[in-house]
Amino acid sequence: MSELLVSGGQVLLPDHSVERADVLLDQDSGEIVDVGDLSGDDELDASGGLVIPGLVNAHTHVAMTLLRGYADDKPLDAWLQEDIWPVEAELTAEDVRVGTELGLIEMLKSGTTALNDMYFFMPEVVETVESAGMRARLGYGAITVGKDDDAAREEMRDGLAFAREYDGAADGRIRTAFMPHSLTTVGAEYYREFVPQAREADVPVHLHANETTDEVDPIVDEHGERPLEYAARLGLLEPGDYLAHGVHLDGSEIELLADRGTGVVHCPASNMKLASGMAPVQDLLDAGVPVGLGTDGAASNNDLDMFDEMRDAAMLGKLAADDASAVDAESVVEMATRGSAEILGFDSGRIERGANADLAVIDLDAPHLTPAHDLVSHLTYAARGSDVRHTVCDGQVLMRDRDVQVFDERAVRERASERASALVERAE
Ligand SMILES: N[C@@H](CCSC[C@H]1O[C@@H](n2cnc3c(=O)[nH]cnc32)[C@H](O)[C@@H]1O)C(=O)O
Ligand SMILES: [Zn+2]
Repeated sequence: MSELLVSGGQVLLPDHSVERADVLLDQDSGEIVDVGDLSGDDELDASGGLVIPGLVNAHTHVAMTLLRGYADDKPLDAWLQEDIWPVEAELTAEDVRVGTELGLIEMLKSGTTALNDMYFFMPEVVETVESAGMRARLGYGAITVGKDDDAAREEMRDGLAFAREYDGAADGRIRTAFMPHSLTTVGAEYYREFVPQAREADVPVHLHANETTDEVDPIVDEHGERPLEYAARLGLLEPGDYLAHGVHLDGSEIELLADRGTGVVHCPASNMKLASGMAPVQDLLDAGVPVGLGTDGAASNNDLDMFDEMRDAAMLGKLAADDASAVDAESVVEMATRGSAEILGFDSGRIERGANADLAVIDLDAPHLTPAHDLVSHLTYAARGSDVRHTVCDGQVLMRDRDVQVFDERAVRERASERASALVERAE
């Protein structure tokens, strides 16, 4: 058995206590073997550091890194229709590959080991995630508005075919989901036809829901019911399904989510930047709804750093609840680790024997992390992605001493800049 000892650091345990301990990883099974005072041959130095579970970005569109800073300061609908969709129409498979490489490098450099991606050219994303050594739940984002019936059904079939073909790829590090884009961009008839097929294929359904009032109001007007009641009628919201955003939810919808065990991925930065609104995160937690955390795409954030997202979640959660004790540091760390991992169906997000060997080592040796009254507080409020020293997924070291082992960072950055310029030129 090939083993790796993450040695000399402090460790964040599942109960949020911090202890001095080593972590022994089995690189063959990809699991954590033991946590304690241990020894081993191959060592990864965590001295002066804090070992945390790898962060899990449960909702993003990774290759949108190519559109970072391309269109800012607009609300969702205008941003998508006037800026993003016209450029996305010009995307090639190679663009998505390079944009995904760039995004995964950014994630590894900020301690993220697992993600959810909804985008185009997903077979390229599968290959890229596989070479990165990361873990992911992937799906083709299907949209039917503006398409004729044949094109719309083909879009849904493509999404389903992708989910069927690639579930379990990369030795199980890659899982899939059926990903209709949202309740307003996919027609009811297509949900009725294709959701049962996703159930048959045994893949969960992931979609954007209740993100803006512009999206909620037309559903209420047209169907005389809340969007999530409408969704439930279409066969959505089964256990294992998960929504992105859930900003505008009423009490009955929160109850519905709790009853059904449907998860919500909170994306605070995107919700603030697009002025979509404030998700009722503390209410969701109180109701027992599974809550995870995601950055959304880099064009509405504008980075993929989950430390930023944790801080934003805490800040926005307090404002939304008008209560400084709401969405506290522990809840946020839980959301970014085990909460997101459970929503994506991975046994990651906890440093404990038997769990996936997915972790990050944070350097504590920095002025902004001094003094060390409370390291959970630091993770939520003070640490940054650039504090991550090493990133490990499935027992493999993917970033060592800030050097990404799995890609040539400089070459990817150059190619991504070239591709992004050419893409935007084609669209304009
Ligand atoms: N096959 C679809 C593409 C869907 S991928 C997922 C889509 O979600 C878009 N997106 C990114 N962020 C958000 C958001 O916050 N809300 C809704 N859509 C978003 C993203 O730009 C991309 O177009 C098509 O034919 O257009
Ligand atoms: Zn999104």
